[in-house]
Amino acid sequence: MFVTQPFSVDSYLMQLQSVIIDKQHFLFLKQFGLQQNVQQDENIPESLIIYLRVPKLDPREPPLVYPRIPFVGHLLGMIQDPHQYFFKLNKRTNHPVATLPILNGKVYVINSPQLVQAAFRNQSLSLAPLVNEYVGRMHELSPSARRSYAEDGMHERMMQLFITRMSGESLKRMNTVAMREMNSIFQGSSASRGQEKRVIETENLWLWLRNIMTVVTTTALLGQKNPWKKDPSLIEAYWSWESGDISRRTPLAAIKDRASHQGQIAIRKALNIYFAEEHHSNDVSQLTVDTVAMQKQYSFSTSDLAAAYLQVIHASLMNAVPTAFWVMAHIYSRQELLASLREETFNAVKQQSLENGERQVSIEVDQLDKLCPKLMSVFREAHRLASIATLHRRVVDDTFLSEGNGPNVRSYLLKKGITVMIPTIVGLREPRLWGGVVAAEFDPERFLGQSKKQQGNSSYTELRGTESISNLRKKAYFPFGGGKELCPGRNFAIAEVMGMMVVLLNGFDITSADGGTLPLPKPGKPKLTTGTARPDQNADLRARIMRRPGWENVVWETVAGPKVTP
Ligand code: HEM
Repeated sequence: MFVTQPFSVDSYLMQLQSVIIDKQHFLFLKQFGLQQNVQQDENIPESLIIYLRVPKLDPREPPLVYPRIPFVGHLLGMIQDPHQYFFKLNKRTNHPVATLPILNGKVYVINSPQLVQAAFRNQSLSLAPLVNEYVGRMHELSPSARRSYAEDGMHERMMQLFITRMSGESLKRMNTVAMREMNSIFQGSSASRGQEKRVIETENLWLWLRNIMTVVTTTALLGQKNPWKKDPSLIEAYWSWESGDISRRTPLAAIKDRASHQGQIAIRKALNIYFAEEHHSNDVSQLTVDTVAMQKQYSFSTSDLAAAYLQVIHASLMNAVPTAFWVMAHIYSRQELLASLREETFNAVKQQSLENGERQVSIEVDQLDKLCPKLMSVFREAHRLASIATLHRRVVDDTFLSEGNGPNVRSYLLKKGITVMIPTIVGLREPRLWGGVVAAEFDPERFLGQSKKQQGNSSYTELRGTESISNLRKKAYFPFGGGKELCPGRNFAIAEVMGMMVVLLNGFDITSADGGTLPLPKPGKPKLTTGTARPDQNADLRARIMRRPGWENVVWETVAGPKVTP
């Protein structure tokens, strides 16, 4: 599972910064599909070949958008501010889809919501070739395991497994395990309950949440014996690894990005030990059990299982944790919103006194979207503002995309072999779609359909044909991707974040370090491969987390599905 960014665009861009195009770089371009038609001639410096080529364009292809600085302008733009670059480019050109020349090659960037949805439906646009190329560079996998992706369609099989195992009863079991783990962290052990320190002072609220969610999520996937529970140093190991350029697999990258490399080694070692043992407890997710069984059929060794599973861990944490952070931060930084959500979520839980004097509070986690519509709207709005994913597909056969039907609707030819980029930010922040200047602002009621601030702009609807603004919004809202690559973990992530928020809102106050309203941090500068914004690490992230009076002796119980014993 190689969520969203299957190849090393970052390292590719980094290399360009030096403007020295060496052999290694030539290979990067090759991976990116940017140097087709270039014959590698040993006698001519590759840099020359690349600079002198301009992409050929069929008139039916999307319009060419030249960068302001020839050849490298688009790349430099992406290096400086990768996500804003697509946003600004769309604002400048208004093309539904554009061809961006980069050195001697090109990529397509899709901007219009209708074309994005057409791209999701189009069978000639696929993520699989990019995944297979990425796996080809995963030297930690044995050659036969790598071949199973390239030759036996392992990516498609894995996606199928995810879709079935992260829905229905197996999803309910995962939700139960996740919430039980979360509850035990928040409520403390029965022996210590009520006597626990009421105030947690943290230097960094992001790290506090990140650490809790890493343990909760890995436990939902791997059960109580999960390595992250046994050895909390693996939490830092994972986040160090993911903060590096994770798709670089060269010895040089290992030296340059030592912490990231060491993190990856530590996790693979721990997962190796985990997979070497047989785990029969029923709190291991069906997803994990079936993934391992399938990969063993393809003769994956324990070390292959560990290397491949790290990608599953990555998929489950990289977006869910920052999304949860923004939901929490938006709520606790607004007193009025906090009060109204407390009321909504209080009405969504059931309470019962226990014989020992404690109070049991139960949450029906898979009903929360219906029981707490305002919290759900906040989740979607926080997600709208935090999502900065750029989705990728490869054109596997020449194909046409069009914004709709009818004689005046233009179709665009997409040529085989070219990489397609679909930035979520363009549709999610489009001012003409989400209410002008308020498009960039947080509106907790935006997805309740009652917000007065949401005037669409008719110039935008005209630009996009005859579709209504509300239809266009639906098409532009795809923070979980779409088509056959639509995130299969989305329902788990939503239940996890919503369940956690119900516990926090009822049971805890979160304030600034001096007890005032929590400040909302600004997002930090993301890497090109980041799918969900993180808070700026220079922001003041200190916070106090306190049990609310009257909620000290609460036992949280989650009703999510069948009972799951560890
Ligand atoms: C708020 C949380 C999450 C967000 C925003 C998110 C977002 C995404 C996006 C944008 C994609 C790419 C879709 C596309 O290319 O069309 C994706 C794929 C995927 N996601 Fe999620 N995701 C989240 C949580 C999760 C969780 C919790 C899991 C697993 C437990 C998960 C597993 C996956 C997998 C397996 C893929 C497919 C990767 C591949 O095709 O190689 N995601 N997700």
